[in-house]
Amino acid sequence: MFFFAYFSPMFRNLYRKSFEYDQIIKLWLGPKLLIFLMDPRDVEIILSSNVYIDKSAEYRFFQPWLGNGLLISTGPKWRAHRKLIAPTFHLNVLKSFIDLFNANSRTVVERMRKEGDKEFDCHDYMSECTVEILLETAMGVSKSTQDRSGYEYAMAVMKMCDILHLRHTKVWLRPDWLFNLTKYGKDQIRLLEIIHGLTKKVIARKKQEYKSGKRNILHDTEQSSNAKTAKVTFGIFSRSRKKSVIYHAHCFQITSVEGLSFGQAAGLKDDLDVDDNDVGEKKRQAFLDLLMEAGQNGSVLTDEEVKEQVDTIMFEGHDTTAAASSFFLSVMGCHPDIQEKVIQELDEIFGDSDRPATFQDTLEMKYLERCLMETLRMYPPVPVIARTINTDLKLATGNYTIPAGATVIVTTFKMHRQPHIYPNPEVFNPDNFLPEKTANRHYYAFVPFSAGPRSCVGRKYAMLKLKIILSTIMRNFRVKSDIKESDFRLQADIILKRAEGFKIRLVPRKRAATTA
Ligand code: HEM
Repeated sequence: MFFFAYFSPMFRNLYRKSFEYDQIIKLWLGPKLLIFLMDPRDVEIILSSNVYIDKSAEYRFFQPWLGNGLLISTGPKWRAHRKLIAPTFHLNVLKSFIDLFNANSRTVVERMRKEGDKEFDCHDYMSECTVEILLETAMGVSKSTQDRSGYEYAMAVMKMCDILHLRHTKVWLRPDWLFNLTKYGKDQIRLLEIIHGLTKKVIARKKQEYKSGKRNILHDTEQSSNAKTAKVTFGIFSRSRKKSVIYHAHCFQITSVEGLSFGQAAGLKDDLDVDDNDVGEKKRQAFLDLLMEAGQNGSVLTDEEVKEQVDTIMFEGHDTTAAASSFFLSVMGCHPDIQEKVIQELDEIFGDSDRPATFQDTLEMKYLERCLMETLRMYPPVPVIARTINTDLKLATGNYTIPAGATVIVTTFKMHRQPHIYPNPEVFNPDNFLPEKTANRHYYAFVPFSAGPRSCVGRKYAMLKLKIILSTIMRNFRVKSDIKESDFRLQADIILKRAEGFKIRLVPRKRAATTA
């Protein structure tokens, strides 16, 4: 995930050069062998594996911040914690968050309305909004007890990412003893105080609630009936296993199910894809509630482990989504014709009503979803994924074996822009995600959330939340951009961003905010 940073100064050259190759790049950095993969058949081998799950050494810079949380841990600890945490992001749990997604989306609409017709950076708004949503949903901290610490937290995270980026790019900042002596080392201590300050506060409050006997029970509202409707309407999976023209033996043709892909290529399944009804009443707890229970008397999780997981979810859950939503808005501003289609679809769903979005509505936002997937294709918030290989790895695309000890980098950004996979890859085209297009593509040709056993645990949460935030914004504003998409300056450090900031302007479509 953090490898782009490595190459930042030489990134442009390397990226340009990489188009001379469309499968594998091998690079020696001193004694270190790096292998870049960009063919879906090879990517499948690594991402679908239960063996090659170890993160690369560079993730260690995150340890003071995220400890040994889900993103970094490995082996039995990772397996046990993943099994514990994944059910807290299943669809039935997420559906109970819809009211909170709506309420926070309306809040951000009203905040952004104050910008008038000025150009501004929407990322700050998206960042604060996603932190507040995480606090209210996964962490179960009610709005009434929140202060501006969400904003402070988001800003501290941004600065921490800058420091980590520097540690990846400046060799002399890599050894801890030297780093600790620098200004950046001191800044890191201060920033971690803010970041951990928030997570400690959240945990302490939850513990207090637990002591006083308060438990959060998640309620199904419209959801169970909608789940049934969704099954009737969209229950048309065709699992005919035909050979694909391009990817022989590796690709099965599958009719994609619009509205239910949750950012995943059609046909890919992981531990989040249980049937809605598989998640029984007992397991239906939000993330921190479940952790609290598991942490009782340190039986399943120690206090330190609870803190590591809270820090991990707070980071992974906010910066990625803030980047995705900011790219989406930026791109809408650059393509008025596409934006009009999104607006038309929303008008068809909501008419003149200011009512909040329901789960069923999100399933009907098919064109918006295609635009979101296309945004994640062209601007994957996590542009690369890195693994350390502990046993030799035989690739699918040729007679190559990667030796144990090498670092393998899945170059999601590059793979998503391969012309033989996506014709005209530099052009934003939501039709790339029409069912007939996805049906003929290799599953692993679209992996913004990674895939397989270590795929993003928040994938469905992210897609549902993004659809509600973005549809609420587009129901209230038209987005304009004074900068052309081809002039976006991409900065690929920890999370992919626009170096110049996510500059947009908003033109109100309605005067007042939507009502609850
Ligand atoms: C658009 C939004 C998001 C994108 C693009 C994204 C992408 C990713 C990717 C690519 C990975 C694999 C990283 C790697 O192997 O290095 C990952 C892992 C992870 N993500 Fe996300 N993510 C998003 C949102 C979220 C949200 C909302 C949450 C939680 C609320 C979350 C929690 C996690 C966690 C805990 C992991 C580690 C999983 C494991 O190793 O078992 N992510 N994400």
